[in-house]
Amino acid sequence: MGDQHEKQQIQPRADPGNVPAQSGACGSCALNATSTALDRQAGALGISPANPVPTDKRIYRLPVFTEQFCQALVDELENFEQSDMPKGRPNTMNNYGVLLNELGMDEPFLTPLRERLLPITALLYPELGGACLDSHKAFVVKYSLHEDLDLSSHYDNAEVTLNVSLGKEFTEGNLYFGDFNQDPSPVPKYIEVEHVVSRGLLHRGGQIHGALPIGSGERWNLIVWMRSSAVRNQLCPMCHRKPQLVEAEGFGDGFTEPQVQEELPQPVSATLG
Ligand SMILES: O=C(O)CCC(=O)C(=O)O
Ligand SMILES: [Fe+2]
Repeated sequence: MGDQHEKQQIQPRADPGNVPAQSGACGSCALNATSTALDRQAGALGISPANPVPTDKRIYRLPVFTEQFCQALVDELENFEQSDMPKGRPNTMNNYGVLLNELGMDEPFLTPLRERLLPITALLYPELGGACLDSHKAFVVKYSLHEDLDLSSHYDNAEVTLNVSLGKEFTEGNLYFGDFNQDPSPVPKYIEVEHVVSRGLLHRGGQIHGALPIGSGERWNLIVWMRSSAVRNQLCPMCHRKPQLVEAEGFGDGFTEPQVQEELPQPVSATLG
C-alpha cells in the first residue's frame, strides 16, 4: 500500500550557496548536553557527528563500505546505465541515477543493510521509529557537469535517510542542511557537510537539505530512504495528514494496512425451551 508522495521540494529560505557554513551551535545548554551524551554513545559504535561543531541537526557519519566495493558498485551501475534495459528515474527531483529495486538489489543487499543499521538508528532516532525501520526506497544519484549538477532544497519521503558517497572523483558538491521541517526556525541556520567516499551520512528524512553544484568530475551517492510503518501509518511525513492508502508494488511508500482483526466468536444467547 502506498501514497503518491516523493521528495518534497521546497524553496530555500536562504540561498545555501551564499550562506557560509555556520557553527550551528545550539544556544541551549541542555540541548548541547543531550547531544553530547548521544554523541558519546554514538562514538562508541564508530559513528561521529558529521559536523565538527556541535549542532542540533543530528547528522552522523559512519563507515559503510570499502572503497573497492564502492568502485565495483559504480562500475556495475555504469554497465546497467549503458544497457537498453528499462529504467525509471531515481526520484521526482534527480534526473540521473538508478533505482536499485530494478536491479533486484532490495532483498539480497538493501534489506540486510537497513537491518544492520537498526541498533544505530534506534539509538539516534528513537522518536522516528529508528528501532523499527521496516522498509526502504533505495537508489543511486549521479551528478556530472553535463547532467545534474546539484540538488535543490527538499526533505525526503523517509523517517531516516542513509546517504553513502560512492565516488567517483569530484570537487565541491557538499551537502547542506537546514532545519527539521517540523521545527522550522524564523532564521534557519544552514551547515555544509563534506562527503567522504565510502562513508555514510545518517540524517532525519525531514531535515531540509540539498547538494551544492559539483565543480568537476562525477559524484555518485547511494541513498536509502528508510521508513517506519509504525510512525508513518499514523501521519504521512509528506502531507502531515492521516495517509489515504492506494495499492502499490513492493514496499510502496512504506505504509501498511492495519491488520484485520481476527473475527471473535459472537456471543449467542441461548434459550431453554
Ligand atoms: O546528492 C546527495 O547527496 C543528496 C541526495 C538526496 O538528498 C536525495 O536523493 O534525497
Ligand atoms: Fe534527500
